[in-house]
Amino acid sequence: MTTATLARTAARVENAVKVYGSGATAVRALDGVSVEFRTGRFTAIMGPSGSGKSTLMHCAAGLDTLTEGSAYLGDTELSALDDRRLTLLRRDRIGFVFQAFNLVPTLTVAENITLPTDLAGVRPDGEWLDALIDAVGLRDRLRHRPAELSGGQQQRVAVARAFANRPDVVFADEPTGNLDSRSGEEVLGLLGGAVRGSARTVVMVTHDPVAAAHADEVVFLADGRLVDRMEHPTAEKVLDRMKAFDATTSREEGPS
Ligand SMILES: Nc1ncnc2c1ncn2[C@@H]1O[C@H](COP(=O)(O)OP(=O)(O)OP(=O)(O)O)[C@@H](O)[C@H]1O
Repeated sequence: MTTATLARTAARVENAVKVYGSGATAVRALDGVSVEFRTGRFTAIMGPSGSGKSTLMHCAAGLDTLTEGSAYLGDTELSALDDRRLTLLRRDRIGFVFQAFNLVPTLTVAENITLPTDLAGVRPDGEWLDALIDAVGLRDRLRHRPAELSGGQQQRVAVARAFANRPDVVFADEPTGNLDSRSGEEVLGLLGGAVRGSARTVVMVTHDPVAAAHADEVVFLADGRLVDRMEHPTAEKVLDRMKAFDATTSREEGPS
């Protein structure tokens, strides 16, 4: 890989293999995946249930370790880091958005948003935070607790928190999975807006072709392998590609 390519790659895995368990019950969740997530892009990871999407995201984000192969954030190889350094790297260079929001219930909206910068002991960039709070539309909710917010509002807090310390990459795992379609669209608009307006990098796992259509590119997994990539996705094109997986699976399984 050339220096120029590395500079444009926010995160990547090379020949990634992940095996859960051992012996007869071993599951090969990733079976030799190489993929790069480009800086300043919104990439969606799609594929049938059990194809390895969450495993890929967790290993690329340093939440889990690969059995074989390498995962890099920029040019930092994650397996070269001890637990402490990996924790610091996740805290300082990665943002996360999860399906279940994962806000701290005892903290206010404002405190949840500044949690990453507070934990890092750095003074938050006031202008950036102000712009984030306006972007997610929560200025009048800053003193509320998560339980006082709708699901969509809670996820917008989680999005602001994920971007608060300007991470190299925000990883989102089914960020719209618990939301109605209008709230989901708002959250996807925020993720896309952060990429296009502020040159951030987002990698999102989703089941939903409409959600994937917000991305610049979709990478498709099947049986733990990277099987396709699609630039400029539309919901229709993604749905058609997913239907092709269903057809392959039914052919392999044969008539019932
Ligand atoms: N902790 C684990 N222990 C054992 N097997 C696991 C574990 N986590 C995932 N798997 C298995 O690894 C494979 C890939 O799982 P993964 O969750 O990455 O798929 P996915 O594409 O995200 O699925 P879904 O769309 O259903 O969320 C599946 O067969 C799953 O059962």
